[in-house]
Amino acid sequence: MSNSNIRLKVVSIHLSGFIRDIFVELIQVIKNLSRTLRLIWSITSRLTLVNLISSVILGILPICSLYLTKLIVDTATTGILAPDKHQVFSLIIPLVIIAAIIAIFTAFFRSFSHYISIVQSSVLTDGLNNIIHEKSVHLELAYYENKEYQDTLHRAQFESNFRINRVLLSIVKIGQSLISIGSVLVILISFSPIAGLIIFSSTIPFFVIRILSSAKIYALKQLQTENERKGRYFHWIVTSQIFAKEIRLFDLGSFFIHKFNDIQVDLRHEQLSLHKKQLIWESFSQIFMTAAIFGSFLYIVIQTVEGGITPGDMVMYFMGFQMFIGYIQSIFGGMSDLYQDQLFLDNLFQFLDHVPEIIVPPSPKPVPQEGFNQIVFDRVSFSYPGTDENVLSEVSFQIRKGEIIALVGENGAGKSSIVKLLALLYHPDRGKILVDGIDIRSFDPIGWRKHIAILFQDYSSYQLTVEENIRLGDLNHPGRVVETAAKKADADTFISQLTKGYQSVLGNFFSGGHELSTGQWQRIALARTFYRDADLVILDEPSSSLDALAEMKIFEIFKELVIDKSAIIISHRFSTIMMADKIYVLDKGKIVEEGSHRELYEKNGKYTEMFRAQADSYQV
Ligand SMILES: Nc1ncnc2c1ncn2[C@@H]1O[C@H](COP(=O)(O)OP(=O)(O)OP(=O)(O)O)[C@@H](O)[C@H]1O
Repeated sequence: MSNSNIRLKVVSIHLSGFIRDIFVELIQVIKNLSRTLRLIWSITSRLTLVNLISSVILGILPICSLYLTKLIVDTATTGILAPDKHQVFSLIIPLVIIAAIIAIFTAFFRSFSHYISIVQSSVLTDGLNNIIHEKSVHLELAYYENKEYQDTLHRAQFESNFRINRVLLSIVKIGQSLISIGSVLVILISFSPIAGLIIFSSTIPFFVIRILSSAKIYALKQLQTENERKGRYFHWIVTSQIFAKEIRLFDLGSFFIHKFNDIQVDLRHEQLSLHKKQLIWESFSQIFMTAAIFGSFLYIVIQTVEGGITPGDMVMYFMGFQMFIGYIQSIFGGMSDLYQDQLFLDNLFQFLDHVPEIIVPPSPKPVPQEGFNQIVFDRVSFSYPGTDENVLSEVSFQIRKGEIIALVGENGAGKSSIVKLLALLYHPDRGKILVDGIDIRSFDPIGWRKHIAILFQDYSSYQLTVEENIRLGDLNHPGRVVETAAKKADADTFISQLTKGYQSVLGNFFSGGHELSTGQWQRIALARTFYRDADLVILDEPSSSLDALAEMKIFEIFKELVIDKSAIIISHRFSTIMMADKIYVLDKGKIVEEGSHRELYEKNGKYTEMFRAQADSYQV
């Protein structure tokens, strides 16, 4: 094969690859757009219909105006030489009145269409937020703890509303322009098909530049997602109450403001340099369009002077050419916006299509309704998704009905990870968790979680009323008495001292709210846990903010409370740990000791070491 043949073949392979890529891209664009349209239709079908009808009307009206202008100009120019001016006016005046009516109609429909778009946007935003919220609450915990997922979530949350509304606007804009352009095209082709073709071709560079810029903007945004999240994070640090104390104490304000500014400057710089390039190229593309318009204008004027067309035709064609370019620009601009938006909406679809790992099994087994007799951890090993460090290795232990067990160990030993596995927030990598011999993986996660109540170490504090804060523990049983749960958590006394008692709003986010102390918030969270009345109660660091008296009181009640249940307590306070029936000592993800307080103390091992360290610090 000759060199030139080989070169030709290479070029044709590249070309076919390029065409295939474009084809694949086009199919993806069509898929995303049709999915977006279905989404829009499912949320706002009636408004979409109204919007479409008003777009059709708005698309036709300008052409009527154009034709009327031609009739008025022609009548006026023939009227210049006409002897009977009255007859000319009697023809022109109705035409002007009709043109005015059309102008009023156009203005009215434009406002109406604008209003419908605003209504549709807000309905669409609410509908989309509902979909995102629904999906968010059903995602597994791992989703929130993984960087890539965080990026997808961020893009879905912050881009989708704007993008989906713009898709709608673009489609309306394109639809309107297509209708108008159809009529203008008939007028222009009747004048000169070649001129029409030249004008059409002059808009192609503009379209290509827009499409290329859209792809670049999308690529840049993808790259910038993590930095955008960082920027928001620093903004949150500077503006939220959570960090307010430390920011002041350590005088961290300017440190974080600088960090925020540095990121924003980088982001802005990258974006502006892209927009600058786009603007320069777009200005060049305008040269083609202007040359095409004025070239055709010259041709129209020559035709008029030579008597080929009337002055009315001249005005109509010239305006028609300008309108044509305007509509083509609007269609191409709309199409490139659509292209860009569907790229971004791809993030939304990725987010919506994410299949959680923790799902309801095909035929879930029923959770024992009358409570269970024992839970067994059978050689459970676990590492967090995306990491290869075993945070739990071959962990085995049991909890029987009526038993309180305690998990102790240094920070990072793996105690809270055990709780997350028990709550079916993650699955073990190896080993099993058995409830009366049934693997908890075979339960419906929501069904299983109904049987457990957990006070997390980083419990949530809701800026709602006291009653709501406690009732959130079990929304399926609104009949339960909130006060009973509050008493068990030793929270009833301070609640009754609040101005509106159980109806007092907590926190200081909203007007009339009462801010509580950390220990009081913890007691509210404890009350919420007790309100659930579950078969397995897990308290992760329940006494970290409790005073000694409250701790003693609560745990006396707690022992009675869990007499026919099972309980796990995780704590660094030995006063809390000692009341457990059995204690498991964890060290670097392994159970290294187990037994009662006395048995463990006598072993003189890790437990004794930790116990002594704490006891010594209490020596006077
Ligand atoms: N979401 C996560 N992703 C990756 N690693 C994690 C995650 N959460 C915890 N870890 C790691 O797992 C290990 C065990 O953490 P875990 O929270 O279970 O410890 P712990 O015994 O409860 O500690 P503490 O007493 O401080 O509460 C730690 O090394 C921690 O860094």
